[in-house]
This record gives sequence, C-alpha cells and structure tokens, in this order.
Amino acid sequence: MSPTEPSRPEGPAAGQIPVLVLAGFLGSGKTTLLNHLLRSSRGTRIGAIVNDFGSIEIDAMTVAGQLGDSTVSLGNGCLCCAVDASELDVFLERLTRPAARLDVIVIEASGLAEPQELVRMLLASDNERIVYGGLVEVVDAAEYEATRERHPELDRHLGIADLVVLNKTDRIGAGERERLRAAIGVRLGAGAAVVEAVYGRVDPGLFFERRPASERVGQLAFDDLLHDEHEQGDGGDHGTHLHAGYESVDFTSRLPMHPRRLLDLLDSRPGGLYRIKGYVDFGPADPDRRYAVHTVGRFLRFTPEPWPRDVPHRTELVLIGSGIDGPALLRGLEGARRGGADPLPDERSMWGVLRYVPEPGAARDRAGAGDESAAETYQEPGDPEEPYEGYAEEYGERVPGGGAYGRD
Ligand SMILES: Nc1nc2c(ncn2[C@@H]2O[C@H](COP(=O)(O)OP(=O)(O)OP(=O)(O)O)[C@@H](O)[C@H]2O)c(=O)[nH]1
Repeated sequence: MSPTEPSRPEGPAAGQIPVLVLAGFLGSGKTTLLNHLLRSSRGTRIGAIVNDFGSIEIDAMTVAGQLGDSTVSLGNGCLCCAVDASELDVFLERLTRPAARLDVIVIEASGLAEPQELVRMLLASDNERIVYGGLVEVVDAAEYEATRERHPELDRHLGIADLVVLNKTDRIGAGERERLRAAIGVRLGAGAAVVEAVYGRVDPGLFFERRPASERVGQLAFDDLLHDEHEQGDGGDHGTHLHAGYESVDFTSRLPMHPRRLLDLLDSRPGGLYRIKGYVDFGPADPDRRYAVHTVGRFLRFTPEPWPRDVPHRTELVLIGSGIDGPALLRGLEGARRGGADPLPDERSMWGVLRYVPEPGAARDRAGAGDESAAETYQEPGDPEEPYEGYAEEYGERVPGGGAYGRD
C-alpha cells in the first residue's frame, strides 16, 4: 500500500464525466478548495459551476475566452459557469458536450440548493454523459461546534456526504483534530471518509482522475508554471503534504471474480473506503464483457462494455480511502475470486451485479413512473439476490432515484 497518485485504471466508464457536489456552511472553505483544484488541475479539464465569479481567482488563471455571459474558459483548459439551480440542467448539457472535453465537473452548492437536492438532481438526470462523482462536505474545524449550533442540519449533511474535508486544521491542535475526527466519524455513512486540509489543499487525485503527462501537451507550460508558483508560495512542501490524507491500494487478478462474493464485499465496504475504480472480469458469468466499476461513498455503479481487442481479461481495481486497512481489503478481494471448485454460473449469478447497471433512459422512465420503479435498482439489506420493494420508500430521503447506492 502506498500513498501514490491514483492514475490507473480508469474510473467511470469511458465518456462519462463525474460530477462532484462541493457543499459546506458559510466560510468553511469551499471556494478556497475549488480554487486549489482549478489551480492544480495540471491539464485535467475541470468545469466549475458556481454562484458568481466573484470568488474564483479567474484573473490569476488568465481568462482565455468569454463564452457568453455566464461562462468563461480559463487558460488551463478549465471552464467556469456562474448559474443557479434552475439552469443547472442546461449548463450540464453544455459542459458535457464532447467539444468541451471536460474530465470532471464540480458544482459549488452554496446558495444553489440543499446538497441532497443537488445530489438527487444529478442521480435523476437524463444526461447519460454524467455520473455522480460524490458529495464533498467542507467543514471548518475551528468552528465545528458553533456551526452545529447554528445549523443543526450539519449532522444530516455529514450523514449523506461521501467525503468530508476537515478544513482549517491549522487553527486547532492535534488533540482537537482527533476528537473532531471521532465526532464526525460516528455521523458518516458507510464508505464515507474524512481527510484533513489546510486552505483546502487536498490531492485532486482523491476527487478525479489526473490526466497522464503524455496527454497534457500544449497546456503543460502554462499549467505547470502556475502549479510551481503555488507550490513555492507554500514553502515547497505542498506535494508531500497533499498525499498525507489518503492511501490507495491496487488489486489485479487473472482469476475471474465471483459476482456474488464481490457484491457482498462491495455491499459491506468499510468506512473510509471512499472510492473504488477499475474493471472487473466475471469470467464465465459474462465472458464477452468487462464491467467498469465506480464507487464513491455509498454510490456504486457497474457499466458493462465489450472487452477491447488485445486487452487481457483480468480484474484491475484501485481502492482509495483514508484510514483503510489495505492488506485486509486485498485479502477480501482475493477471497471473492472464482475458485476451481465453484459450480458453473447460472442465469441468476449476475442478478446482483446487474442491479447496479444503469438502464438507458431509466431516469426518463422513472420520471413518469413515480418512486416505485426506483426499487428495481436497490437491494434488500441481507439479501443480495432479490430486490427489496420497500427500499426506495424506506430510504427515499437518503437514496435519490437514478443511481444505485450500496448498503448503508
Ligand atoms: N486559517 C485558515 N483559513 C482558511 C482556510 N481555508 C480557508 N480559509 C479562509 O476562510 C475564509 C472563507 O473561505 P472560503 O473559501 O471563502 O469559504 P466558503 O465556504 O467558500 O465561503 P462562502 O462562499 O461564504 O460560503 C477565507 O478568508 C479563507 O482564506 C484554512 O485552512 N485555514
């Protein structure tokens, strides 16, 4: 296990752009974090949706073009839109057009809507080019208790967050940091993680794929200059500091995975295991296709696609989290492989997995069908084989339609 930058295998299925929601109460450091992401994008093209341009350090990034009233393109290939929730769909449509060539979209939630409303909108979106990229809740470490007093809903936000950035840790001592991590930890949902930050400086690799250096030609000079300046301003320890917050574990197997065992493992993934990405080979259970897997917090999605020619059939996963037990995760994955003595798969073998495969047009159909159809994509806790009809109703508040969440 090493705190390396996770760069392979790919995350969401090819062509799908993860959309992250950045939430947090007033002054917690959302904009500071977003500016950090934009500054350190290093060729990864970010689309940022914000309330207004006022707080984005656009000048520092050189405005390369004004694309209408509410969108500017930055010199490092990123795009910024200043819109409110009512225009969100329109701008998501625009930002996900292939011509925009964006790798990730970040929506700053402040003033737009309640974070769960935004998450719900994303999961129910008809836009097949996007995939939910997680809810990031920024918390002011020095003001945690005061914020909870003023905004009791903070507890609820923590409960639905996929990643909590405990920001402004420069303003508290080590003992208080531990106390806060524990206090926040008990409020988190399964799979969610906490990372500490000062001035929002979290490794962008935790949020999205970084473009490999070979693909950054043309943007490199400007982007790297910007990055270097910033690092020097931080006293030069920026890079090492960034990696401190999380670990990544690689798993590769030539033996195919057993669908039910893998699903059991994913359903019970431990706290702190914030992201899983990669490809799964289910061997004889579906010999012609590989399954891109993408989890963020409680969200889980499989996207089947034909095996590309010349790509060996094997499972490759990267698991990313904070405070995770790498060796235990690897042991679990090894135990979820198909053994020689396992009976041949039958038609039921893949049912559990297929429940996490989005159906084309599902969001559109659901819009007409009401809540009940959402039950098809969820599983009953305790029975990975059968859909649980009451799930959507029971978890309706926490499991917005349109995507599949793992078990809580
Ligand atoms: N000491 C300290 N100050 C920080 C840190 N992160 C952000 N700040 C400061 O906190 C203030 C608020 O940060 P913003 O990024 O504007 O917070 P925000 O959540 O976007 O605020 P709103 O948009 O008003 O909700 C700014 O003055 C930042 O410079 C940090 O880690 N430590």
